Amino acid sequence: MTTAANPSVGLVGWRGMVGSVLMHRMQEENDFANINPVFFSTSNAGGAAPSFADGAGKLEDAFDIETLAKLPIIVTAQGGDYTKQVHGELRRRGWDGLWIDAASTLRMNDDSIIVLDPINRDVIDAGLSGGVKDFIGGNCTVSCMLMGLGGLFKNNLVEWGTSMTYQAASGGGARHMRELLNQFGTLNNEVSSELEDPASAILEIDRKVLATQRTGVDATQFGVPLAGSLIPWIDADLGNGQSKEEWKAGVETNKILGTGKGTAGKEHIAMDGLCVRIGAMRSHSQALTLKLREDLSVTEIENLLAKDNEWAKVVPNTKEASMAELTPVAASGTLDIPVGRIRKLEMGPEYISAFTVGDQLLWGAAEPLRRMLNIVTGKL
Ligand SMILES: NC(=O)C1=CN([C@@H]2O[C@H](COP(=O)(O)OP(=O)(O)OC[C@H]3O[C@@H](n4cnc5c(N)ncnc54)[C@H](OP(=O)(O)O)[C@@H]3O)[C@@H](O)[C@H]2O)C=CC1
Ligand SMILES: N[C@@H](CC(=O)OP(=O)(O)O)C(=O)O
Repeated sequence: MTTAANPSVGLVGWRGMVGSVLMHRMQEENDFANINPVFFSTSNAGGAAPSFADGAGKLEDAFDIETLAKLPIIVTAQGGDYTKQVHGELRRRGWDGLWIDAASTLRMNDDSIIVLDPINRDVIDAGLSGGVKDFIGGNCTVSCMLMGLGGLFKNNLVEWGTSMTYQAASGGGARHMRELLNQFGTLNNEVSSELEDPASAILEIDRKVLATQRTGVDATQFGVPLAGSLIPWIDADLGNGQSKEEWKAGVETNKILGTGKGTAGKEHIAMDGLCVRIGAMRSHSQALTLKLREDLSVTEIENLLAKDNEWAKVVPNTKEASMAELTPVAASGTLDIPVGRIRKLEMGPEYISAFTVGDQLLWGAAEPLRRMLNIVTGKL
């Protein structure tokens, strides 16, 4: 299904962190040539539209249901509270436009599709033909994992998997990234004179750093210090020992793949693990253990991963390549999803390890939305 040429598209949340990455990518790919953008604001209705959008009018009020309802497509990265407040009201009033959203609010609804088209274009196309109207970006960790390991998941080769994550500060939002950097700065200031003196005692430096972490750093956003530490819990406590972020790994992976439907080759894939926040800036990493359905050689696995999509980049399982290419510093700001550390585990020939990294603001948030818009406008 494609819409009329140059449809009007409402853009909400365009100046936030995810929205800014989306706008940047849309400019890079000349996507504005295919749409008539209408910019909305929750805080500055009547203000000027962004300067990169030539000819766009004033900012519209993002809570004005009448104005929103005139649009055939709305793309939002404004957040879950906004979605809760506006989406239901629009639908209640009979709006049947396409809603493309970064927030998790609608993801697991029966009548929504989680979009990650290099992995589930078939599901998206079937949804569009079948009248689905809500297309939601997936959880960043899940999307990045599937982009790296699509060659195994799409070929029904994974029986179960467990992922141990190393998630960046950006997953919490812009203020969390600032807080992390301020914490690093506070710790450094505390011991800067000792660091300048090569003869100073490292255990004394360590003692001062620890004392500052325990009492002297601002941890308003994260709740506890992250710099020089980690936080082994992300998102809500579901009350059964599992965090909501961990729950998403299982339910979203299966929803994206369309597995668990009881048809041959579409069996449910058990995915579970622990999600951990670390002091990286904007790329999420994860270490996976996968039980495959077949005893494939490492070369066969690497070939499947490399040819699945143009962004999965297989990194040879060597120390040099892993250190240079398989890190948040290497992946951030790029669409590449490096995937490496692939080897057979002691547990048996079907058990493998893998490690993958992805920019959680690109494939983890903005890029699937941008591409969904292009699918709808017929560009993709
Ligand atoms: N952060 C992440 O990793 C991910 C986030 N998401 C989803 O995207 C949503 C938005 O996240 P994120 O982009 O981090 O949120 P932000 O807080 O960066 O932006 C959200 C909105 O806050 C308003 N805002 C207020 N002050 C500022 C400011 N100084 N600079 C920019 N915007 C400001 C803007 O709305 P207005 O212009 O109307 O004032 C903006 O659209 C999340 O709630 C989540 O649902 C999804 C995947 C990953
Ligand atoms: N929960 C993710 C970020 C995020 O926004 O996830 P979701 O889109 O599933 O709410 C993180 O903290 O790293």
